[in-house]
Amino acid sequence: LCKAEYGSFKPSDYDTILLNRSSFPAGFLFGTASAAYQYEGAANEDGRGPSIWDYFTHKYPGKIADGSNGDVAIDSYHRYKEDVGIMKEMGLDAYRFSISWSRILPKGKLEGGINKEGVQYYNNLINELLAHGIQPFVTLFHWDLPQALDEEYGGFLSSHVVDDFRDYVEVCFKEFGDRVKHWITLNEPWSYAVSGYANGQLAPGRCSDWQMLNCTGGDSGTEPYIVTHNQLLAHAAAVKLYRDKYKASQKGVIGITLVSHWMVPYSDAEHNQNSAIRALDWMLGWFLDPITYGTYPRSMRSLVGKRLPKFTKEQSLLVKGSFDFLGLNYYTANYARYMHYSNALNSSYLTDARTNLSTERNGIPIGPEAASSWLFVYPSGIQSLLLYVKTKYQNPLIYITENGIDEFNNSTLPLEQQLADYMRIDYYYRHLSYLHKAIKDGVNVKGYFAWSLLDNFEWSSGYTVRFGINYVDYKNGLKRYPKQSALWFKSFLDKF
Ligand SMILES: OC[C@@H]1[C@@H](O)[C@H](O)[C@@H](O)c2nnnn21
Repeated sequence: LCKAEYGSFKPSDYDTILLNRSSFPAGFLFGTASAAYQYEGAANEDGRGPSIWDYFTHKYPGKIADGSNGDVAIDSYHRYKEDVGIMKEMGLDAYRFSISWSRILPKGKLEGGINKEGVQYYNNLINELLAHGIQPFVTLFHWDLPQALDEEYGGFLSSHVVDDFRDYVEVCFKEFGDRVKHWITLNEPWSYAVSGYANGQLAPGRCSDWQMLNCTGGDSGTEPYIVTHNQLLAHAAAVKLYRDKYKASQKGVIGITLVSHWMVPYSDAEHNQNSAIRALDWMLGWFLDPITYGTYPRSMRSLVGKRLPKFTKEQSLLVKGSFDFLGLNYYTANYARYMHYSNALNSSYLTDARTNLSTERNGIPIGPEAASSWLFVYPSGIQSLLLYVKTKYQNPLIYITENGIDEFNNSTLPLEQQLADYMRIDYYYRHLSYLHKAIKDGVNVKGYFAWSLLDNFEWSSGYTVRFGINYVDYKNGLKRYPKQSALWFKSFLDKF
């Protein structure tokens, strides 16, 4: 099933006779994923309040590759009916999207008032999906914290966020829980903590001054750990609320989405094998150990020491077991090798693991490179990661909640050429083949969401890269066009 070498695309190589929906267990869900700030636009419409991404992109446009923002994005706020139509045309079963906290609570807090027009938008979207037989998977936090909470108490740097997050998610459970049966509390708390507070690439753009990364302030040796601790406590509070007050009547399930690269030892040397395991602790175990076992990974507790927050006994019991399913985002793999570091003055999450991550070994890339500099194609990594999670974390129920690849935005090329995304068919065919192998190996995966339905605002890359299975014409009214991969997916998903 994975005989094709990357780039040697021939339609027959990926014939959906070989691999298609029926290759997967009955009831296996195929979907696509998105996020509010990357898709909706209408940033200042119908009562929405500003998020830290509105503030970050407008105050620091230099931190975005093309100086752009999500003010309009791809205007899904007004075009959601068309976009649901595209999902239906492709034969998709589910759609993962996030709710903008500041569109529901413009001031971040319940006492600041509920924005009824915001509630109405998500009701319209959910109803449109259900009317077309598409299941909504709703992410409650996809990085767009209300700016008011960052200004009042530093957002996730403060434990105050736990109560405000709980109030926000309760509004969502009340307003949408009769129809939404799959809730995801947080999207990639790793990305939010590391890119927001250890390297400053994402909002709110914090890190230590000594890193000279033009950050807005911060301490990379302590803030990522504080932010993660409060994300886990907020997540656990939301899960407890759902299970105590809503699950019995609404009968849904609630989980969290984590991201991890697969980590390949740079060599067979024992210190590099150990570094690969530590790298998985730092990226995945940081969250999956607490929600599975109630404690941070042993490696982290010993290497980070007093800079790592501690769970009280009560907190540990709240966090342990706080998920009905695990959302897992997989894109790529890294080489991991031992790195000596002893500068106690300049501590950072990024060096605490004593592990150097790279995408090449002896000058040879780990796989073909996509447009984003962090993304190299390594399909077998999805199988390896799933087997690792099954073995180390008690075989949880898993949904792959993101997987995808991007190309550069070459809008000067003829449109037909821009739609010829054969590398994306190659990427999806090979990842789905290895996912299929993992399921045959007994990993409990029940669904797969491709990132992303449409080209969209790619955070610090702005609109310079395209992750969409469907093309968005930024120069012609945001018109949508199917790429070759959309046509391939339609054939792959064809039920009969
Ligand atoms: O970079 C592509 C996508 C982003 O657009 C998503 O918002 C984010 O959840 C993510 N995690 N890993 N890769 N991704």
